[in-house]
Amino acid sequence: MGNREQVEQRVIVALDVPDEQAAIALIDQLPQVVWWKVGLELFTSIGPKILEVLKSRQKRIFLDLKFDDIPNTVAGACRSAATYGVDLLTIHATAGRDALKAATEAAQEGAAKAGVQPPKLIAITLLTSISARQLAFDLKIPLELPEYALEMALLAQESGLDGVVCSPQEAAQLRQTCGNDFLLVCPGVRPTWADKGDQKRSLTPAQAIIAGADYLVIGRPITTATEPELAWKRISEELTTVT
Ligand SMILES: O=C(O)c1cc(=O)[nH]c(=O)n1[C@@H]1O[C@H](COP(=O)(O)O)[C@@H](O)[C@H]1O
Repeated sequence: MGNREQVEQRVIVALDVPDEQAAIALIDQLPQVVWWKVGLELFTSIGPKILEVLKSRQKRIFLDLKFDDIPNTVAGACRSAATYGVDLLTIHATAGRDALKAATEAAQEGAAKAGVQPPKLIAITLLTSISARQLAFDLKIPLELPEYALEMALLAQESGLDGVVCSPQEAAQLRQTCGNDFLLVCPGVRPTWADKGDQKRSLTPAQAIIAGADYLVIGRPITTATEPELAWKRISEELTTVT
């Protein structure tokens, strides 16, 4: 049986709420949560002040702004984001090799200039809300989905990134190919008792860890539960059986 505290450090809770009041209420309701993910909804709503709220409570921060633009623009965004002293930062692998390399260098520069630790820069391989059918018929990608996800992960690795965001369904293959030092952060995690919602490629928390995920990103199964504390407890208990 895994140590409860060690297990809890591998779950990142997505703080997908509309405003500061809702964010603080949730953070304070779940004091055991070590990692919070600030994404597009909350950051667009209240900006970097949420990062101060989290830092003042000694939380670790995944700033998930999913940059996807030309190299000069993503580099500028990563340079700025790195000054916040966050732990993880995202960019889409589809921004391409030049953008990924420029982003990696810029994140280092931004952090050094601000005198903070650089974030681990991780690339989105393929959103967990996309199915194999959508990849083929809507996005017109002529590769099998696992192969496409692997190609995006290899592109990120070759470009000097620290890891990727991937579906837990692809974690085992990526772990085997990219090695143990490459971070695998997996959203699309669903306990058997939770709704899948818009997630198309999910596994349970225990399955995701067994597949090789370093971190699990879990939002609504916890944050919209009638009792978020109970949902968190059930997930940590499930994980202690496999770690
Ligand atoms: O970058 C992410 O974190 C991310 C990538 C991805 O492919 N799929 C995905 O769901 N996410 C994020 O992970 C979280 C999942 O939330 P739930 O579906 O509520 O558990 C959301 O905040 C998404 O923005």
